[in-house]
Amino acid sequence: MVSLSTFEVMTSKRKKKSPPGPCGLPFLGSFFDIDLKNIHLDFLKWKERYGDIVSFKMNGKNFLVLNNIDIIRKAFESDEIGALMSDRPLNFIGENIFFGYKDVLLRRYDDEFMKMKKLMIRSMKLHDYNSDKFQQLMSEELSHILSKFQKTEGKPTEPMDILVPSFCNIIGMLFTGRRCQDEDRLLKVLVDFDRDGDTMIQPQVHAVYKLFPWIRHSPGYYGGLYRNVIRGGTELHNLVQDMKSKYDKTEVQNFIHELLGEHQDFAEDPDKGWLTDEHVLGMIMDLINTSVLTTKAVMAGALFLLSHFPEIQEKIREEIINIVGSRSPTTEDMASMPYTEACMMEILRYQSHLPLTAPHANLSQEVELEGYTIPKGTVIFGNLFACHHDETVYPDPWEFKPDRFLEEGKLVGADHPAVRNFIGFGVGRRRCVGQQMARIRMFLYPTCLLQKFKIEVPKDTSLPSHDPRALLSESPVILPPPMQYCSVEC
Ligand code: HEM
Repeated sequence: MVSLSTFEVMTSKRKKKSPPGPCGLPFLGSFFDIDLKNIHLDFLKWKERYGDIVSFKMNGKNFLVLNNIDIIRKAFESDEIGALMSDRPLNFIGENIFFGYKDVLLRRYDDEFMKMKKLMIRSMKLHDYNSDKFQQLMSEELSHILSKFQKTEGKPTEPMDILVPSFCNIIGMLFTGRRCQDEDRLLKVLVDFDRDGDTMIQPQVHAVYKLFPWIRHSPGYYGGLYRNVIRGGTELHNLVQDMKSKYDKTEVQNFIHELLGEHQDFAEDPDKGWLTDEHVLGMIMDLINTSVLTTKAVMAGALFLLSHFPEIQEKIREEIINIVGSRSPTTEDMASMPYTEACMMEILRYQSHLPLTAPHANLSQEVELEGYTIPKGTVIFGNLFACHHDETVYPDPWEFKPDRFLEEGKLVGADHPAVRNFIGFGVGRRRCVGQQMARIRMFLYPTCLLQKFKIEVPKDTSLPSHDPRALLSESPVILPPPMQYCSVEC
């Protein structure tokens, strides 16, 4: 019996096969082979060498990179293993900023995560993008930024200085149902929280907090950044407390109200409800960083590409003139403007602003995938950058061609390979909750700007290459180099 079971253990161990990948050094693994800022470029090289599924070790941890859309779907979406591969690795921010993972983005895949994500999606729907109220708020905000662009009088300006506060204002509108004025305290809190949160999640910064958690109490840079984020969290907490004191359950008008409704159950009977103040705050902080960081990257990328391709800019403008005329563009115009929509899809594909999914993990058990054994606790990335530049799906993948999303002048359907293989918002249980909001912003901001202005680079400036492999990474997002543009009135 003993020898039989020993044999079984030995053969079962022998059967375990790891995906190919670089060997690296003992313990440190591939630490010196990876540029944390441009990790997606190293992963792209490894895809060429090792194939669609690559494993490596770093600092004693196992990592897995999935470079193929079908494998990503199997890993994150399938009934068999999707749930097991949808945890998040333990991290400093979830632990120390989000009160022990009381948020959606960073929490592992468990019952509480599912309740939070469902509630987050339901509460965001309340902010109906086609409603008169949203259209009104949005049109006020867009006229406000247009007047700011007008004031630049075609002189070189950094457009993100105007656009980022505007993106923060939109997320503020979701939270509170009102639009902030420039001098509003809440707008400053949102802008600061976004800036500091973005810095803290950069892999090279986060790695320092993870390795030396005590550094958050130090007087230097890392301590200062941590204190700023905590201060922002306190301001947001005060906002929620203020809204709580005025909360009336017969008048639920925004995201925070909807969360407070669920929260009241908890306040009345902690055995019945589950949503604490910390969950409310965790979800708010989640949405600030996820929404502004991504929109910033997409809009910076869009302006950069549009100034590289003035002829594409002109075709979008023609479509605006034909469909919208001189009134303001609205979300209802999206369906009638296939060329503009194709450009936005191609911008998302070509630049792949989020080159990798947020890190997944299989915290509870080892998993079999494509004949390989993935050890428990592996950190897993879906390589969106590689999938979106797979030449078998997207011919000439390193060329910017909006026409690949068009057929006979119409936007291709959901079953067309170009759309089916686009996974910029992730797949499965950790899929993005903000896709609709992102698509609306990506339509309204460029159309409003291009209706009034030509976006040009200043005469003495040469445009750096738009090849996404050459762009600077402000990891986790890819950004073009900071640029000034001239908004010349048409
Ligand atoms: C073009 C803009 C955007 C892109 C490309 C994008 C993409 C993504 C991706 C790739 C993920 C990770 C999927 C994974 O880990 O498997 C994600 C997650 C998430 N996104 Fe977005 N996103 C965008 C805009 C937004 C906006 C506007 C919001 C909020 C209003 C948002 C909220 C979230 C949240 C909360 C998660 C975490 C979901 C989870 O962990 O279950 N995103 N997004």
